[in-house]
Amino acid sequence: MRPNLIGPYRVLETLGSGGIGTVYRALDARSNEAVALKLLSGGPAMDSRAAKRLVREFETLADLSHPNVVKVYDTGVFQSSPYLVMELIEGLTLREYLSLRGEELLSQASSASNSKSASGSFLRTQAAASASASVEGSVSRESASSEAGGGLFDLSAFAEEAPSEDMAAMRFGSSGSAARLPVQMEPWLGSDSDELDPLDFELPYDVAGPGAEPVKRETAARLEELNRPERVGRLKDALLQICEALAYIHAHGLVHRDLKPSNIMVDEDRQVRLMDFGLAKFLADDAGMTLDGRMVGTFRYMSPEQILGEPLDGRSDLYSLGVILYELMTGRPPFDAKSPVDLWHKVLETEPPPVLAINQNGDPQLARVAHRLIRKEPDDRFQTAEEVYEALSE
Ligand SMILES: Nc1ncnc2c1ncn2[C@@H]1O[C@H](COP(=O)(O)OP(=O)(O)OP(=O)(O)O)[C@@H](O)[C@H]1O
Repeated sequence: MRPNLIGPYRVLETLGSGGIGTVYRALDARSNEAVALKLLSGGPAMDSRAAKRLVREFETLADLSHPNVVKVYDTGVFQSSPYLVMELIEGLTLREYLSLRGEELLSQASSASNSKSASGSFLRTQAAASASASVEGSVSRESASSEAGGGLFDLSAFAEEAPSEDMAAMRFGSSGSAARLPVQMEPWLGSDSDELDPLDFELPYDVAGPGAEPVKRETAARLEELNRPERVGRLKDALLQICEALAYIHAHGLVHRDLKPSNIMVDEDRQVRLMDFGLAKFLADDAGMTLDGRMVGTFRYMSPEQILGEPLDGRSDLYSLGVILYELMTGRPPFDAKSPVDLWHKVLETEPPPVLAINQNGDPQLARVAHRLIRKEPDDRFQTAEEVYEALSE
């Protein structure tokens, strides 16, 4: 049940739940400021000493300040569960943001203009559901699970691009993926709520070469959508901002450890915010490698060294960034697997199909960056987020 009051914060609504807790929209009763409050839960009951220790560790996050890193304002303990109070981001996850297109925004704007709320904004949940369902080919769990009447988010802020001419041809029809139900997450996959729908990929396999993963064919319409210049432009811009955020947290001795599309939000000013950095380490240190029986972090984006439980540095986050980029360029993860063991084997032993073998017209520069990021040996990757930034700016 949703609590009404957590410390001095009045809980207004649930923004969503992830692997390690629930995020609420809340109001700071002292300042009347809206905040996002993440209450950790789902793990083994924590004694209050352990919760307080965790909260002290979280406090170090409050010292960080960067335009691309979500600001942590406060920490506390509620009924033996630690919580974090953060800047409330009125925005979309990276995947939702890339899915938006000018035409959709304009139609949203006209259909919503009559039913606009008093504040003149559209519901974020509407935007998220529309974006996820109509373009990226899956209904994300977070948009599906968001409560109706969720946060306010002004879509018109993204509506500056001209609509694409041949929208009708590129839309997925009722037999397409938009009509499909969301895929239930397997617990071992972690908690990324931007899970792709494997049913999207139906055509036969090709084999790229010995030892390589088979290449599945994509529909022309889907590839065209992934390569839409406006989308690729947004992707590059967002990647540059993510690099800035990573350079900052790495310079502060932190490793994100759970970088994934749902931990990257984009606000109305197209400003990217990285969330949940460092939490995985604090949880791993305090609760062992598991919380609620799961490994902390999302398997799909984990670097080989993270899977092996080796010491990590910023290059592990760069690997995760590479997986994200690969997915956003091809519409699928580099390694398809049916079990954690299968996934780990593939991450450690096999090479993913080349991005350009799946998406022939993909941006070659981005494809090069993706492949260098997902090299198995950290020494073979870009060594710093700054290097990635430079490669993207060439
Ligand atoms: N600071 C914030 N402002 C606005 N929305 C937020 C904020 N932090 C999280 N959210 C939203 O709350 C939801 C749940 O977030 P949460 O971080 O718990 O889930 P997750 O990222 O899917 O999983 P995990 O806990 O494994 O990181 C997501 O939809 C996210 O977009």
